[in-house]
Amino acid sequence: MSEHDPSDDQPPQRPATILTGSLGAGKTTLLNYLLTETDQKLAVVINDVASLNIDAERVSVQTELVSGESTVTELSDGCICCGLQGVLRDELYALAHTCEFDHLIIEASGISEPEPIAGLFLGNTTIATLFELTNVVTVVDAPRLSDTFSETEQKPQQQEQQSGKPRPLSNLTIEQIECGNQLILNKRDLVDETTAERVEKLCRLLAPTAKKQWTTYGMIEPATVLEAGGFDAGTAPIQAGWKQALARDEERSTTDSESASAQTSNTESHEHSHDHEHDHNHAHPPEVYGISELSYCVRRPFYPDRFASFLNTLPQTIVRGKGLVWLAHDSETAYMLDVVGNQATVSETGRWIASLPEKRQAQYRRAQPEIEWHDEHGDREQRFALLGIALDRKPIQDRLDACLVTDTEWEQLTTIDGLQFATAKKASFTTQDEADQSNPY
Ligand SMILES: Nc1nc2c(ncn2[C@@H]2O[C@H](COP(=O)(O)OP(=O)(O)OP(=O)(O)O)[C@@H](O)[C@H]2O)c(=O)[nH]1
Repeated sequence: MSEHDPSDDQPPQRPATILTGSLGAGKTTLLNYLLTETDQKLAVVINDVASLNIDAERVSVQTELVSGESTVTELSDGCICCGLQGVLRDELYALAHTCEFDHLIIEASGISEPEPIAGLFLGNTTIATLFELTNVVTVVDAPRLSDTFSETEQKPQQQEQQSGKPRPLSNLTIEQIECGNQLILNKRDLVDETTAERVEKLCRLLAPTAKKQWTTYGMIEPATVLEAGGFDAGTAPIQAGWKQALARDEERSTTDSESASAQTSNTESHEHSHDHEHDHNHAHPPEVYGISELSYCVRRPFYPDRFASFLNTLPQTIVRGKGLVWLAHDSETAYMLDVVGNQATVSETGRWIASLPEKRQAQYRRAQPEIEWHDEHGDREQRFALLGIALDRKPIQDRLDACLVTDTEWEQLTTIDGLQFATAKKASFTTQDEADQSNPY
């Protein structure tokens, strides 16, 4: 490592990779393998939420043994996706200005969310001028991923998350997979052929466009990780399987409405034609792999208790689900549904724009013209996707429809602003203590 003269011009923009994945998936093992195999000089930042950064120590030892060329920085006692973001920013700035290296690798802790870390490198930020984020690499613990889903298939349905309790770790694992443009399916030695196929299927479902590669002890050609691998800030926010499912649904709705001559829409329910039996005769791309999806987009609220019962008896075929939920007892709050296997959480995610004062509504709508607006309900709607392997869509749709408020119940509702629902109790499955008061988009 040679020192950089501070009087030099702006340092060159260097490539950066974020290494993410669940606790114990094999991130440090992979990193050590890269250090031994690559000819490039790496700058490595390792984050451990504990005060003792064991991973950094292991990598430091390896670095000294291998080349003595790379530099390892530890960020301990906090998480770089939240509390230590500022520290990470400072560290990256200092690295860029004082060290010689070819490529930056950030090993996030197993409990970090990758999106906020990736966000540091995007937009018009100083860090974005110093580094180009080329890859978000997610190391997948193959046996554990498979177990997570087979366990959830056998266990009785779990109660939804209670207020104040942390989110299940499996949700984070799934988000890490959804964020990666490259998935390293690790611990191949620990899974048989059938499990390997199952893991591939799950990963295709969660991250359809990500590149996937099997490894044992992270042994992989370094170029696979270090060369520009196609992280695309433009598509990253929509690459998760559930987001693609919703996008496909929107596309189909547009095509339907374009081809169906002057058909008027049913304004209250089923506006987005979730009842797609007519166009489900052909295979959508995910179905080629045995993956099926159900997008549920309806302009009518759920009766909270019935929806809670649905979530407590989720079909075992559902692997993932996410999106916005409208609950009848609360006209102000948009809820986020998050399903991983049979664990479902419903948490407050922000205010419906339609519940804000008119002036603020207008501001939001100007800023986000893509939000579909209903004359009566504004942006309130159900808009979520469920993904699974061999999903039997029709019974699930029917069960979801049965959770919607009936016409009679609908009539009992007072005016939509200040909506009161006579008998529905406050849903017991709201999860976050402090709801984000911003809008949910
Ligand atoms: N059998 C097997 N074990 C592996 C493999 N890759 C890693 N391991 C082991 O899994 C354990 C965890 O590996 P790490 O590299 O520390 O995982 P990590 O993702 O950095 O873990 P955290 O920092 O705790 O999140 C170690 O005991 C590794 O030796 C593999 O492919 N097969």
